[in-house]
Order: sequence, then C-alpha cells, then structure tokens
Amino acid sequence: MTTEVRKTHAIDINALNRSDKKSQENFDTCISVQNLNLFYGNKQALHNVSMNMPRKKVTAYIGPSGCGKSTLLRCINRMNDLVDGVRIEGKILLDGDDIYDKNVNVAALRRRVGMVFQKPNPFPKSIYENVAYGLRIQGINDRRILDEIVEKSLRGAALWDEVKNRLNDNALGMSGGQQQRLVIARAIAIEPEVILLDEPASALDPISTLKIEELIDELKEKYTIVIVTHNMQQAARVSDYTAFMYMGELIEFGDTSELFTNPAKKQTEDYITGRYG
Ligand SMILES: Nc1ncnc2c1ncn2[C@@H]1O[C@H](COP(=O)(O)OP(=O)(O)OP(=O)(O)O)[C@@H](O)[C@H]1O
Repeated sequence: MTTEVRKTHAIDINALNRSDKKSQENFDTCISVQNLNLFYGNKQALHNVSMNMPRKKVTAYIGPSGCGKSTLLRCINRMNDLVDGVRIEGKILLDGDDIYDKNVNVAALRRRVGMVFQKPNPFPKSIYENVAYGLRIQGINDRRILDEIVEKSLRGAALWDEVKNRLNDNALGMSGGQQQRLVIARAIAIEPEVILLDEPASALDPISTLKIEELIDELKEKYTIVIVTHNMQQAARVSDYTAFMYMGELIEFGDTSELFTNPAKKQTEDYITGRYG
C-alpha cells in the first residue's frame, strides 16, 4: 500500500468508521458486545469494546500479545467469572439477551457457547466417552442415542474415519491434532450455537493445523465461530470478519479481506504489515 493511501486512511477516520458500521449492519448479528470494560483487580484489560459478530460466520480476533483477545473471547461464555477480582461493565447480547443479566444460568449459557482451548484437553477416558461426556451430564444414557450422537459429532469434527474402529481406546493415546478435533467433537455433541476457539492450532503441526482450518470452514455452516489467533495468515484464511485489538481496545472490525487489503486505521496497517507485534 502506498504512503499516500495510508495517509488518507489515517486522516479520514469518520468516513472509515462509517464503513465499519456499514459492514456490521449487513449481517444477522449473533453476538453483540456493547461498551464492554473489564478489570482484573485495578488493571483494566478491555476498554469500551463494542462490536457485532455475525451468525454462522467466523470472526477472528487478532492483535499483539496481551492486547485482550483471550479476555474478550472468555467474556462470551463468562469464563472470566471464574477469575478472582474480575469486574465487568457493559453488555454482551447473545441473540438479543444479555448474558450478564443476573437471571442468566451460566451452565446453560456454556452449553450454548462451547469453548476449545489452545492445548487439547481430552479427559483420560475413551474416545467414545469423551464425546458422550456432555450428554451423560445431561442425563442421556440411552446407548442408541449416544451411539448416534457420538458418530455424528465425530463425523462433524472430521475424525470419524480415523477413530471408528477404536472408539474404546483412551483419548490420551491420540495425536495432538486428533485430540483437538476430539475436543471439538465433544463441544459439538451438545449442539451449541457458538464455538469459541482460543488459538486452537497453535500447539499443532502444519498438517494438523490445516485440518483444523478446513474443519472451521465446515463448522461455520452450523455454528457461529469466534477464533483468537496470533497468526495473521490463519485469520486471513479462516475468518469472514476480523477484529484488530491493541492494548485492550478494539481498533478496527470489518470484513477480513477488506481489513487485510485496505485497513481503515493506520495502527491496523502497521500491525498487519509487521511493523510491530
Ligand atoms: N487472570 C488474569 N489476571 C490478571 N491479569 C490478566 C489475567 N488474564 C489476563 N490478564 C492481563 O490482561 C491483559 C490481556 O490479556 P489476554 O490474555 O486477554 O491477551 P491476549 O491478547 O489474549 O494475549 P496473548 O496473545 O498473549 O494470549 C494482559 O495484560 C494480561 O496480562
């Protein structure tokens, strides 16, 4: 991008804000973050973040280490509630309902909003029981129903063909990439609406990473996906929308191809062109 174009972007912030707004209004919003502030004790980690995320699309959070990507992601299923001394202001609406409302059942929220972490975390149980876990917690123990959902979920996580003949083997004997797909199968078995992925491929080799990226592309047919990644190429490959964060602030949100080819803010451009991060 030429310096001249960059200057225009740096100056014409109002016009750019309008274009951000336009891209947000063109979709069916699943999650709406509104004026969100988050404090870890006295330290503010999120500053007045507002953004809408579209249904059945992939939204990626990018930005340098410590900018608040994981913190924001963890707000969407109230995982931060588990951290001592956290204070949250503002709202997050899921299908229009505030998930921080005092009447919200957090366990039910987490069934609607599944989460997958950086390090695969299967339980030390069989492959089958890992996928059946959430269903058993819901009191579903009918073998026929479990068999059906376990197979469907493993197929949905692109793992069935690799494990169908060893469903009773311990999940800890699987490769890291398989374990991560197993954890995704476990998440989708309880039919969430949203899947949060926190650096899901950063501990995996390139082939396993590719499989996870292909899987994300398939999952968005059914689920709203939000992914944190430090890997900009990955964000560009897998996401439909991207949010660039810096020091706890949302700097820019928009269509992924637009954000990467024609960023609205100079800070975004400096980051994606590798000037810092
Ligand atoms: N449990 C916690 N207690 C106190 N401070 C925290 C906690 N978790 C995160 N922070 C701080 O909040 C800020 C945002 O952290 P966060 O992990 O959300 O950033 P991030 O963009 O996901 O970083 P990374 O890419 O390194 O994972 C950082 O300054 C971090 O030190």
